[in-house]
Amino acid sequence: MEPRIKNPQVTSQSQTKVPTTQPESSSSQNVSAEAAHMGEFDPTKTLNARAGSIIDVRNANFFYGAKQALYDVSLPVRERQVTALIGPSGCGKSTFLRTLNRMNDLIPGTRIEGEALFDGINIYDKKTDVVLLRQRIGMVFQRPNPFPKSIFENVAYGLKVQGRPAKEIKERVEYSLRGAALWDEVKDRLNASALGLSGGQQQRLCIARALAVQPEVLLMDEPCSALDPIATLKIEELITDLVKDYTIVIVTHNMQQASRVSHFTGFFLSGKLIEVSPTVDLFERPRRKETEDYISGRFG
Ligand SMILES: Nc1ncnc2c1ncn2[C@@H]1O[C@H](COP(=O)(O)OP(=O)(O)OP(=O)(O)O)[C@@H](O)[C@H]1O
Repeated sequence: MEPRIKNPQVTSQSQTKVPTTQPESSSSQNVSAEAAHMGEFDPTKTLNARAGSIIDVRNANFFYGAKQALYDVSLPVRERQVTALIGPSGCGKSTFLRTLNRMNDLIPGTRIEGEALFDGINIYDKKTDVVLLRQRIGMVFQRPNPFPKSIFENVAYGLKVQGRPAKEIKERVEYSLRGAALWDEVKDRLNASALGLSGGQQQRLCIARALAVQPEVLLMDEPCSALDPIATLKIEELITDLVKDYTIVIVTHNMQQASRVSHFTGFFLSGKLIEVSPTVDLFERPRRKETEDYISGRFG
């Protein structure tokens, strides 16, 4: 599948009720004001409550050594929808996200039980090819982490590792940079160092790098937490555009962000998935008291 090559579109004003009782940081207030000004994406318009699951996690338990961090988590990741993971610090959001492409394998002494089905394979199975898995399920981290190389080389990196021909690499670098809404800003300086880009541009470069190897799923671990409000808005717009072609799972501390960009939201507490629902339902009609307490700012 080719990454989309147009610029991100924004649609009409959101009707999603954004939680207001949780104290907002001034930066997220700025984002809301900016988003309202630009015409906010409305995930309720593209919610597909019947979308099939591209990944189906069943009864996952995860351990750091003797410490259990996830308890019996079952969660479907719906295809071409944005699933947000929210919850207080330390509740296991990032741990869960990293189980989806086995990034936790890189941490010594970790162990996982249960199953996560992805295209007929169990992600957790020891025999699963993790290199291939991570190509198909790409990841973007909290802090932009470009390589100390040129903009072009950053995006081309995975393709070179795959031994793709030079012509294909050149084309795919452009597609990926367009897909990440960065092309127009960098097309005249592809050989300049990626480290010279702004934080927001670096994060979009990291998204382009992930897109270059044609993943089906993108995992984003608080991708805006190091960015200013305007750069955050650009990433949010980008997410709403990318989801037309990719499945996205995003960890966020920011409930307003979950409301703005996601179709489904999972609420974690103390390593347990308390509730997963269409985002609008989770915020307006939470099924569990713990969820209601959290979204109304009673804890966390
Ligand atoms: N490398 C690690 N080794 C041991 N314990 C860890 C490690 N990483 C996370 N944990 C523990 O696992 C639990 C879940 O952490 P995790 O980072 O997944 O939570 P989180 O919800 O993403 O938190 P935050 O919102 O603060 O990023 C916490 O108790 C944390 O201390």
